[in-house]
Amino acid sequence: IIAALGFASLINLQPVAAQQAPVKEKVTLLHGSHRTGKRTDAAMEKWRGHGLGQFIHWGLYAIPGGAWNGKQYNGAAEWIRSWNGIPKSTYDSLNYSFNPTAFDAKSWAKTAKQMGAKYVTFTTKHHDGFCLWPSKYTKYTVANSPYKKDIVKAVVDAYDQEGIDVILYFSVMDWNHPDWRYDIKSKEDSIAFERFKKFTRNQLIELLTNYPTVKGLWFDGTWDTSWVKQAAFADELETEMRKLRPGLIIGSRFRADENGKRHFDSNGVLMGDYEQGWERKIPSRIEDVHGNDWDCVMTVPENQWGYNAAWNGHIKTGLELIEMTARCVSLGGNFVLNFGPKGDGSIRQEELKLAAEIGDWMKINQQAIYNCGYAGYDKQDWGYFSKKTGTDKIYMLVFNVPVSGALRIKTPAKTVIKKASLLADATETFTPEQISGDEYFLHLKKGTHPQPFVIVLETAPGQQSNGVKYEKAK
Ligand SMILES: C[C@@H]1O/C(=N\OC(=O)Nc2ccccc2)[C@@H](O)[C@H](O)[C@@H]1O
Repeated sequence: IIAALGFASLINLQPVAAQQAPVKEKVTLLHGSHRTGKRTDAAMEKWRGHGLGQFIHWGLYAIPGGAWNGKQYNGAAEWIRSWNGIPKSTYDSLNYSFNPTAFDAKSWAKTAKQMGAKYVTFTTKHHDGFCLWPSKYTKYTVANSPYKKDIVKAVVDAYDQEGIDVILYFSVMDWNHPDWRYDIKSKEDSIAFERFKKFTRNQLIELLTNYPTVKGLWFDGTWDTSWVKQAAFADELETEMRKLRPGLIIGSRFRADENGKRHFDSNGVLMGDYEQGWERKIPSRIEDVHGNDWDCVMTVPENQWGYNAAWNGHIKTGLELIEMTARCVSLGGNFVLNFGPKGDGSIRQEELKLAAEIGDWMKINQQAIYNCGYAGYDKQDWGYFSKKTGTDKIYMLVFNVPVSGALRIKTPAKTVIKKASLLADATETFTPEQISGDEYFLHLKKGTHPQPFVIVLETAPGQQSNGVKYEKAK
């Protein structure tokens, strides 16, 4: 018996169910997520439908543009203050050289409009602490620069004018503020950081009060221990901001729970309204987004947010960025492309060219992007599916035409394809060839699509496919 028991203990006799990862006991949290599942209010539905956004990183770091005293730095140029290239006091005095004579918020907003961006995320204050609005709570602002004027207001007004929603980027970490701490290790640190917390709250209430039309805040610089320890304070502040601005959209990067968990609380529930972890990376499968809203923020070079005069390495092409947009929308997220204006306020030619290329494609195919999300169709090699929210309209965003010219579709069970036509020209229709119960080929005419294109499927769920037979291409 002992031998048998011994043997038995070697193989896992547990029923399969017990072999799953043990379900973690839910822990009681005061400062974890206060909501499960997606927000369903109108403000969030609108954000969810944007599909394509613009990020703008602009500030004092655009003056050195990644170089100083003839030396080029390879890191992300907005971090130049943190390297030893520029004495910190020299960097901190750059506000006295900030006079962007080519700054024209209206032209920025027009570029965004032409690109097809539905929202912009704009840096009010990056890690260096320089405020692009005349904050009452610090001298380190645009008011104390030769330029003087309120840049945040100019941007908010110009983008509002173009009907593009504005979300304000705000870095909690503030290298300029004397009370900023990376961690709290002493009584003195604690006293200083209490002052810093008040300062941070004051600036955020100031931003939401000065610019009441903004739709959200994109927080950053919240990873250091000092802030991660402020679960209660940050939770209270988030509640206060939401009360001040009902409908305000705040992502998962703002605050940690009382166990220091960020983005997802100790029970694995998303903090905030959408996941902000997709920075310069895109989920590959729907399972990766855990049923949450999310945005992907992306740089044109490998990793440059603020202006860097010398773009090195791979510079993404318009086609790559269009495909990234399609991929994000097909997985229910938004794609937010970064622009880094120069120190004089002008946008570099490479970025203007990309905005135009993306915009040209969006003019023809925007129906497959705006107010679209995950379609629930099996991913195919030729590209991506998206679904118009609240309808049975399916889009096929085709980037990789197979040599066979046959686009495979596997519909969810009991779905019939009533019509298939080119989005750009509805008179170009396709007769699906059924290859099995719920699999079809759409046969393309040879060599007819030099650019990525979209096919619209009118579907009727609830009926078994009627097995439309393939007719020889005309
Ligand atoms: C959008 C970017 O956001 C940042 N940092 O993001 C992160 O720290 N991302 C991050 C960190 C840890 C894990 C995953 C993403 C900033 O430092 C950078 O200058 C830029 O503003």
